Amino acid sequence: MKLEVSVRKRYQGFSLNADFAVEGRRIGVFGPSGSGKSTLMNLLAGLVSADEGHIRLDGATLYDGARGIAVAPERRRIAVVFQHAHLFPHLSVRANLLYGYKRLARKERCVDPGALYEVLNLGPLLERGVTRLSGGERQRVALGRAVLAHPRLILMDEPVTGLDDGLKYQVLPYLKKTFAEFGIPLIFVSHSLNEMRLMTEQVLEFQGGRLVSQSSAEELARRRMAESPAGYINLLRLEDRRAQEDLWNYRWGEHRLILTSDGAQVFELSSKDISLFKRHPAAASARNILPCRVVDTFAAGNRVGVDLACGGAKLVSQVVHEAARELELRPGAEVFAIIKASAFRPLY
Ligand SMILES: Nc1ncnc2c1ncn2[C@@H]1O[C@H](COP(=O)(O)OP(=O)(O)OP(=O)(O)O)[C@@H](O)[C@H]1O
Repeated sequence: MKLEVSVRKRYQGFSLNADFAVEGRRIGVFGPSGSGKSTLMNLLAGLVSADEGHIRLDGATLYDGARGIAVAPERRRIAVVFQHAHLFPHLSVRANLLYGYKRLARKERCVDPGALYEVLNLGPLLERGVTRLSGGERQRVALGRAVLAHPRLILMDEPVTGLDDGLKYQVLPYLKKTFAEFGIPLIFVSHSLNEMRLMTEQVLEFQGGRLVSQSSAEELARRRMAESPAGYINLLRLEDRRAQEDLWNYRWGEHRLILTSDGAQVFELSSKDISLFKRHPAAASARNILPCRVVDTFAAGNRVGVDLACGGAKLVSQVVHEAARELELRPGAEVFAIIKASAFRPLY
Protein backbone atom coordinates (compact mmCIF):
# COMPACT_ATOMS: atom_id res chain seq x y z
CA MET A 1 0.00 0.00 0.00
CA LYS A 2 1.11 3.50 -0.78
CA LEU A 3 -0.64 6.28 1.09
CA GLU A 4 -0.02 9.96 0.37
CA VAL A 5 -1.65 12.41 2.73
CA SER A 6 -1.57 16.18 2.95
CA VAL A 7 -4.68 17.33 4.79
CA ARG A 8 -5.82 20.03 7.15
CA LYS A 9 -8.80 19.78 9.49
CA ARG A 10 -9.67 22.45 12.01
CA TYR A 11 -11.94 22.11 15.03
CA GLN A 12 -12.37 24.75 17.69
CA GLY A 13 -9.11 24.61 19.68
CA PHE A 14 -7.55 21.85 17.56
CA SER A 15 -6.02 21.64 14.15
CA LEU A 16 -4.73 18.54 12.34
CA ASN A 17 -1.97 19.15 9.80
CA ALA A 18 -1.01 15.76 8.44
CA ASP A 19 1.63 15.62 5.71
CA PHE A 20 3.24 12.27 5.00
CA ALA A 21 3.77 9.51 2.49
CA VAL A 22 4.09 5.89 3.63
CA GLU A 23 4.53 2.62 1.85
CA GLY A 24 4.07 -0.72 3.56
CA ARG A 25 1.63 -3.37 4.70
CA ARG A 26 1.32 -2.48 8.36
CA ILE A 27 1.45 1.15 9.43
CA GLY A 28 1.06 2.31 13.02
CA VAL A 29 -0.33 5.64 14.21
CA PHE A 30 0.85 6.48 17.71
CA GLY A 31 0.42 9.53 19.94
CA PRO A 32 -1.10 10.82 23.15
CA SER A 33 -4.82 11.34 23.66
CA GLY A 34 -6.06 14.27 21.59
CA SER A 35 -3.15 14.24 19.13
CA GLY A 36 -5.48 13.71 16.17
CA LYS A 37 -5.19 9.97 15.49
CA SER A 38 -8.93 9.29 15.25
CA THR A 39 -9.47 12.45 13.23
CA LEU A 40 -6.91 11.16 10.73
CA MET A 41 -8.67 7.75 10.57
CA ASN A 42 -12.03 9.45 9.97
CA LEU A 43 -10.53 11.53 7.17
CA LEU A 44 -9.04 8.43 5.52
CA ALA A 45 -12.33 6.55 5.75
CA GLY A 46 -14.25 9.60 4.47
CA LEU A 47 -16.39 9.78 7.63
CA VAL A 48 -15.23 13.37 8.18
CA SER A 49 -14.38 15.78 5.37
CA ALA A 50 -11.10 17.69 5.37
CA ASP A 51 -10.87 21.48 5.06
CA GLU A 52 -8.25 21.20 2.35
CA GLY A 53 -5.53 18.99 0.90
CA HIS A 54 -5.46 15.57 -0.71
CA ILE A 55 -5.47 11.84 0.14
CA ARG A 56 -4.23 9.27 -2.36
CA LEU A 57 -4.27 5.50 -1.85
CA ASP A 58 -2.18 3.47 -4.29
CA GLY A 59 -2.26 6.41 -6.68
CA ALA A 60 -6.08 6.73 -6.63
CA THR A 61 -7.43 10.02 -5.30
CA LEU A 62 -9.85 9.59 -2.39
CA TYR A 63 -9.98 13.29 -1.59
CA ASP A 64 -8.73 16.41 -3.32
CA GLY A 65 -10.07 19.70 -1.97
CA ALA A 66 -8.80 21.81 -4.89
CA ARG A 67 -10.34 19.49 -7.52
CA GLY A 68 -13.59 18.98 -5.59
CA ILE A 69 -13.06 15.19 -5.27
CA ALA A 70 -14.38 13.35 -2.20
CA VAL A 71 -15.03 9.65 -2.80
CA ALA A 72 -17.99 8.47 -0.66
CA PRO A 73 -17.01 6.26 2.34
CA GLU A 74 -18.83 3.17 1.01
CA ARG A 75 -16.95 3.43 -2.30
CA ARG A 76 -13.51 3.60 -0.68
CA ARG A 77 -13.57 -0.09 0.40
CA ILE A 78 -11.84 0.91 3.60
CA ALA A 79 -13.01 -0.99 6.68
CA VAL A 80 -12.85 0.72 10.05
CA VAL A 81 -12.77 -0.92 13.46
CA PHE A 82 -13.15 1.55 16.30
CA GLN A 83 -12.56 1.04 20.02
CA HIS A 84 -16.32 0.95 20.54
CA ALA A 85 -17.84 -1.35 18.00
CA HIS A 86 -20.67 -0.04 15.83
CA LEU A 87 -22.86 -3.03 14.99
CA PHE A 88 -26.24 -3.29 13.23
CA PRO A 89 -28.61 -3.58 16.23
CA HIS A 90 -31.40 -5.39 14.34
CA LEU A 91 -29.13 -8.17 13.03
CA SER A 92 -27.79 -11.28 14.78
CA VAL A 93 -24.07 -11.74 15.46
CA ARG A 94 -23.80 -14.03 12.42
CA ALA A 95 -25.64 -11.59 10.14
CA ASN A 96 -23.43 -8.75 11.36
CA LEU A 97 -20.33 -10.83 10.67
CA LEU A 98 -21.45 -11.78 7.18
CA TYR A 99 -22.81 -8.36 6.23
CA GLY A 100 -19.91 -7.26 4.02
CA TYR A 101 -18.90 -10.82 3.11
CA LYS A 102 -22.25 -11.58 1.44
CA ARG A 103 -21.95 -8.49 -0.70
CA LEU A 104 -18.60 -9.61 -2.11
CA ALA A 105 -18.26 -11.36 -5.44
CA ARG A 106 -17.56 -15.09 -4.83
CA LYS A 107 -13.93 -14.85 -5.92
CA GLU A 108 -13.31 -12.10 -3.36
CA ARG A 109 -14.58 -14.21 -0.45
CA CYS A 110 -11.10 -15.16 0.69
CA VAL A 111 -11.40 -15.52 4.45
CA ASP A 112 -12.97 -18.71 5.81
CA PRO A 113 -15.72 -17.61 8.24
CA GLY A 114 -15.45 -20.85 10.30
CA ALA A 115 -11.72 -20.40 10.96
CA LEU A 116 -12.27 -16.76 11.86
CA TYR A 117 -15.09 -17.58 14.30
CA GLU A 118 -12.80 -20.05 16.01
CA VAL A 119 -9.91 -17.67 16.59
CA LEU A 120 -12.13 -14.84 17.75
CA ASN A 121 -14.07 -17.32 19.90
CA LEU A 122 -17.34 -16.30 18.28
CA GLY A 123 -18.95 -19.74 17.88
CA PRO A 124 -21.14 -19.54 21.03
CA LEU A 125 -22.38 -16.06 20.07
CA LEU A 126 -23.39 -16.58 16.45
CA GLU A 127 -27.17 -16.86 16.89
CA ARG A 128 -27.46 -14.14 19.52
CA GLY A 129 -28.58 -10.55 18.98
CA VAL A 130 -25.93 -7.86 19.42
CA THR A 131 -27.63 -5.46 21.83
CA ARG A 132 -26.73 -7.43 24.97
CA LEU A 133 -23.17 -8.38 24.09
CA SER A 134 -20.37 -7.25 26.38
CA GLY A 135 -17.88 -4.64 25.14
CA GLY A 136 -15.25 -7.29 24.37
CA GLU A 137 -17.78 -9.49 22.54
CA ARG A 138 -18.97 -6.57 20.43
CA GLN A 139 -15.37 -5.75 19.58
CA ARG A 140 -14.68 -9.29 18.42
CA VAL A 141 -17.76 -9.18 16.18
CA ALA A 142 -16.64 -5.85 14.69
CA LEU A 143 -13.15 -7.24 14.05
CA GLY A 144 -14.56 -10.34 12.41
CA ARG A 145 -16.95 -8.38 10.21
CA ALA A 146 -14.15 -6.11 8.98
CA VAL A 147 -11.84 -9.03 8.14
CA LEU A 148 -14.58 -10.99 6.32
CA ALA A 149 -15.43 -7.97 4.14
CA HIS A 150 -11.93 -8.26 2.61
CA PRO A 151 -11.40 -4.50 2.28
CA ARG A 152 -8.71 -2.70 0.27
CA LEU A 153 -7.41 -1.20 3.52
CA ILE A 154 -8.38 -1.79 7.12
CA LEU A 155 -8.18 0.97 9.73
CA MET A 156 -8.09 -0.14 13.34
CA ASP A 157 -8.48 2.54 15.99
CA GLU A 158 -7.54 1.05 19.39
CA PRO A 159 -9.25 -2.20 18.30
CA VAL A 160 -8.22 -4.41 21.23
CA THR A 161 -8.27 -1.87 24.06
CA GLY A 162 -11.39 -3.47 25.59
CA LEU A 163 -10.07 -7.05 25.42
CA ASP A 164 -8.19 -8.76 28.24
CA ASP A 165 -4.49 -9.49 27.66
CA GLY A 166 -4.99 -13.22 27.04
CA LEU A 167 -7.46 -12.68 24.22
CA LYS A 168 -5.67 -9.58 22.93
CA TYR A 169 -2.44 -11.47 22.33
CA GLN A 170 -4.34 -14.34 20.74
CA VAL A 171 -6.28 -12.04 18.42
CA LEU A 172 -3.47 -9.73 17.32
CA PRO A 173 -1.13 -12.40 15.86
CA TYR A 174 -4.11 -13.99 14.11
CA LEU A 175 -5.13 -10.67 12.55
CA LYS A 176 -1.57 -10.01 11.47
CA LYS A 177 -1.35 -13.44 9.85
CA THR A 178 -4.76 -13.08 8.18
CA PHE A 179 -3.99 -9.65 6.75
CA ALA A 180 -0.67 -10.94 5.40
CA GLU A 181 -2.29 -14.02 3.91
CA PHE A 182 -4.99 -12.06 2.10
CA GLY A 183 -2.85 -9.02 1.32
CA ILE A 184 -5.01 -6.61 3.31
CA PRO A 185 -2.96 -3.55 4.35
CA LEU A 186 -3.51 -2.24 7.85
CA ILE A 187 -3.34 1.11 9.61
CA PHE A 188 -3.28 0.46 13.33
CA VAL A 189 -3.89 3.13 15.97
CA SER A 190 -2.84 2.46 19.54
CA HIS A 191 -1.39 4.00 22.70
CA SER A 192 0.44 0.74 23.35
CA LEU A 193 4.02 0.42 22.16
CA ASN A 194 3.83 -3.34 22.63
CA GLU A 195 0.92 -3.52 20.21
CA MET A 196 2.85 -1.31 17.79
CA ARG A 197 5.86 -3.61 17.98
CA LEU A 198 3.69 -6.64 17.41
CA MET A 199 1.55 -5.28 14.60
CA THR A 200 3.40 -2.65 12.56
CA GLU A 201 6.40 -2.17 10.30
CA GLN A 202 6.45 1.59 10.46
CA VAL A 203 4.96 4.07 12.91
CA LEU A 204 3.73 7.61 12.38
CA GLU A 205 3.95 9.48 15.67
CA PHE A 206 1.58 12.43 16.17
CA GLN A 207 1.62 15.18 18.77
CA GLY A 208 -0.73 18.15 18.83
CA GLY A 209 -2.11 17.39 15.38
CA ARG A 210 1.31 17.16 13.72
CA LEU A 211 3.52 14.32 12.60
CA VAL A 212 6.66 14.35 14.78
CA SER A 213 8.38 11.14 13.70
CA GLN A 214 8.22 8.29 11.23
CA SER A 215 10.24 5.21 12.23
CA SER A 216 9.97 1.55 13.16
CA ALA A 217 8.15 0.69 16.40
CA GLU A 218 11.43 -0.68 17.74
CA GLU A 219 13.21 2.66 17.20
CA LEU A 220 10.27 4.47 18.77
CA ALA A 221 10.38 2.20 21.84
CA ARG A 222 14.11 2.88 22.24
CA ARG A 223 13.72 6.66 21.86
CA ARG A 224 10.94 6.71 24.46
CA MET A 225 12.79 4.49 26.92
CA ALA A 226 13.94 7.27 29.26
CA GLU A 227 10.67 9.21 29.37
CA SER A 228 8.37 6.19 29.64
CA PRO A 229 7.63 5.13 33.25
CA ALA A 230 7.90 1.50 32.09
CA GLY A 231 11.28 1.98 30.38
CA TYR A 232 11.92 -0.26 27.39
CA ILE A 233 9.89 -3.46 27.53
CA ASN A 234 11.86 -6.58 26.61
CA LEU A 235 9.62 -9.39 25.35
CA LEU A 236 11.07 -12.77 26.34
CA ARG A 237 9.80 -16.05 24.97
CA LEU A 238 10.51 -18.67 27.66
CA GLU A 239 10.41 -22.44 27.29
CA ASP A 240 10.64 -25.70 29.19
CA ARG A 241 8.96 -24.64 32.44
CA ARG A 242 9.95 -26.53 35.57
CA ALA A 243 8.86 -26.04 39.17
CA GLN A 244 11.70 -25.14 41.52
CA GLU A 245 10.66 -24.98 45.17
CA ASP A 246 7.98 -22.26 45.12
CA LEU A 247 9.39 -20.61 41.97
CA TRP A 248 9.47 -21.40 38.24
CA ASN A 249 12.52 -22.23 36.21
CA TYR A 250 12.44 -21.57 32.42
CA ARG A 251 14.89 -21.95 29.56
CA TRP A 252 15.79 -18.71 27.79
CA GLY A 253 18.38 -19.14 25.04
CA GLU A 254 21.37 -20.90 26.62
CA HIS A 255 20.39 -19.75 30.12
CA ARG A 256 17.75 -20.71 32.62
CA LEU A 257 15.75 -18.01 34.39
CA ILE A 258 13.99 -18.13 37.71
CA LEU A 259 10.60 -16.41 37.94
CA THR A 260 7.98 -15.98 40.64
CA SER A 261 5.16 -16.11 38.05
CA ASP A 262 4.10 -18.47 35.29
CA GLY A 263 1.08 -18.95 33.06
CA ALA A 264 2.52 -17.52 29.83
CA GLN A 265 5.09 -18.17 27.14
CA VAL A 266 5.99 -14.55 26.56
CA PHE A 267 6.96 -12.34 29.49
CA GLU A 268 7.64 -8.62 29.78
CA LEU A 269 10.81 -7.38 31.44
CA SER A 270 11.49 -3.67 31.80
CA SER A 271 14.96 -2.29 30.99
CA LYS A 272 14.69 -0.65 34.44
CA ASP A 273 14.60 -4.02 36.18
CA ILE A 274 17.98 -5.18 34.89
CA SER A 275 21.00 -4.10 36.95
CA LEU A 276 24.47 -4.35 35.45
CA PHE A 277 27.60 -5.38 37.37
CA LYS A 278 31.19 -5.45 36.17
CA ARG A 279 32.07 -8.50 38.29
CA HIS A 280 30.02 -11.44 39.46
CA PRO A 281 28.35 -10.46 42.74
CA ALA A 282 29.33 -13.18 45.22
CA ALA A 283 25.98 -13.11 47.02
CA ALA A 284 22.82 -11.41 45.78
CA SER A 285 19.13 -11.69 46.64
CA ALA A 286 18.20 -11.49 42.94
CA ARG A 287 17.74 -14.99 41.52
CA ASN A 288 19.09 -14.35 38.03
CA ILE A 289 22.74 -13.50 37.41
CA LEU A 290 23.52 -13.72 33.69
CA PRO A 291 26.89 -13.22 32.00
CA CYS A 292 26.29 -10.92 29.01
CA ARG A 293 28.28 -9.03 26.40
CA VAL A 294 27.59 -5.41 25.49
CA VAL A 295 26.67 -5.26 21.80
CA ASP A 296 26.16 -1.50 21.67
CA THR A 297 24.88 1.47 23.60
CA PHE A 298 22.44 4.17 22.55
CA ALA A 299 21.42 7.55 23.95
CA ALA A 300 17.85 7.91 25.24
CA GLY A 301 17.34 11.25 27.00
CA ASN A 302 19.22 11.27 30.31
CA ARG A 303 19.76 7.50 30.15
CA VAL A 304 22.02 5.17 28.21
CA GLY A 305 20.37 2.16 26.61
CA VAL A 306 22.51 -0.98 26.56
CA ASP A 307 22.04 -3.73 23.97
CA LEU A 308 23.15 -6.98 25.55
CA ALA A 309 23.81 -10.43 24.12
CA CYS A 310 23.19 -13.02 26.84
CA GLY A 311 23.81 -16.60 25.78
CA GLY A 312 22.21 -16.41 22.36
CA ALA A 313 19.38 -14.11 23.47
CA LYS A 314 19.05 -10.32 23.51
CA LEU A 315 18.16 -7.84 26.21
CA VAL A 316 17.94 -4.06 26.45
CA SER A 317 18.95 -2.55 29.76
CA GLN A 318 19.26 1.09 30.83
CA VAL A 319 21.68 2.92 33.10
CA VAL A 320 22.44 6.55 33.93
CA HIS A 321 25.41 8.16 32.16
CA GLU A 322 27.62 8.03 35.26
CA ALA A 323 27.09 4.26 35.61
CA ALA A 324 27.81 3.75 31.90
CA ARG A 325 31.20 5.44 32.42
CA GLU A 326 32.02 3.52 35.61
CA LEU A 327 31.08 0.18 34.06
CA GLU A 328 33.03 1.08 30.88
CA LEU A 329 30.11 -0.03 28.74
CA ARG A 330 31.56 -0.35 25.26
CA PRO A 331 30.82 -2.88 22.54
CA GLY A 332 32.47 -6.14 23.57
CA ALA A 333 32.55 -5.37 27.34
CA GLU A 334 31.60 -8.29 29.61
CA VAL A 335 28.99 -7.58 32.31
CA PHE A 336 26.63 -9.46 34.59
CA ALA A 337 22.91 -8.71 34.28
CA ILE A 338 21.06 -9.13 37.57
CA ILE A 339 17.29 -9.65 37.45
CA LYS A 340 14.87 -10.33 40.31
CA ALA A 341 12.60 -13.34 39.95
CA SER A 342 9.59 -11.01 40.46
CA ALA A 343 10.54 -8.65 37.61
CA PHE A 344 8.92 -10.76 34.86
CA ARG A 345 5.29 -10.08 33.93
CA PRO A 346 3.39 -12.84 32.13
CA LEU A 347 2.01 -11.48 28.86
CA TYR A 348 0.55 -14.27 26.74
N1 LIG B 1 -16.25 16.49 15.79
C1 LIG B 1 -15.42 17.21 16.53
N2 LIG B 1 -15.74 18.46 16.89
C2 LIG B 1 -14.90 19.21 17.61
N3 LIG B 1 -13.69 18.79 18.05
C3 LIG B 1 -13.32 17.54 17.73
C4 LIG B 1 -14.16 16.68 16.95
N4 LIG B 1 -13.51 15.51 16.79
C5 LIG B 1 -12.34 15.63 17.42
N5 LIG B 1 -12.22 16.85 17.97
C6 LIG B 1 -11.07 17.33 18.75
O1 LIG B 1 -9.90 17.08 18.01
C7 LIG B 1 -8.82 16.71 18.88
C8 LIG B 1 -8.21 15.41 18.39
O2 LIG B 1 -9.14 14.37 18.63
P1 LIG B 1 -8.87 12.87 18.17
O3 LIG B 1 -10.04 12.08 18.59
O4 LIG B 1 -8.48 12.86 16.74
O5 LIG B 1 -7.58 12.51 19.05
P2 LIG B 1 -6.93 11.08 19.34
O6 LIG B 1 -5.46 11.25 19.15
O7 LIG B 1 -7.60 10.04 18.52
O8 LIG B 1 -7.27 10.89 20.87
P3 LIG B 1 -7.58 9.54 21.72
O9 LIG B 1 -6.30 8.77 21.76
O10 LIG B 1 -7.99 10.08 23.05
O11 LIG B 1 -8.69 8.80 21.01
C9 LIG B 1 -9.40 16.65 20.27
O12 LIG B 1 -9.06 17.83 20.95
C10 LIG B 1 -10.88 16.54 20.04
O13 LIG B 1 -11.60 17.13 21.08
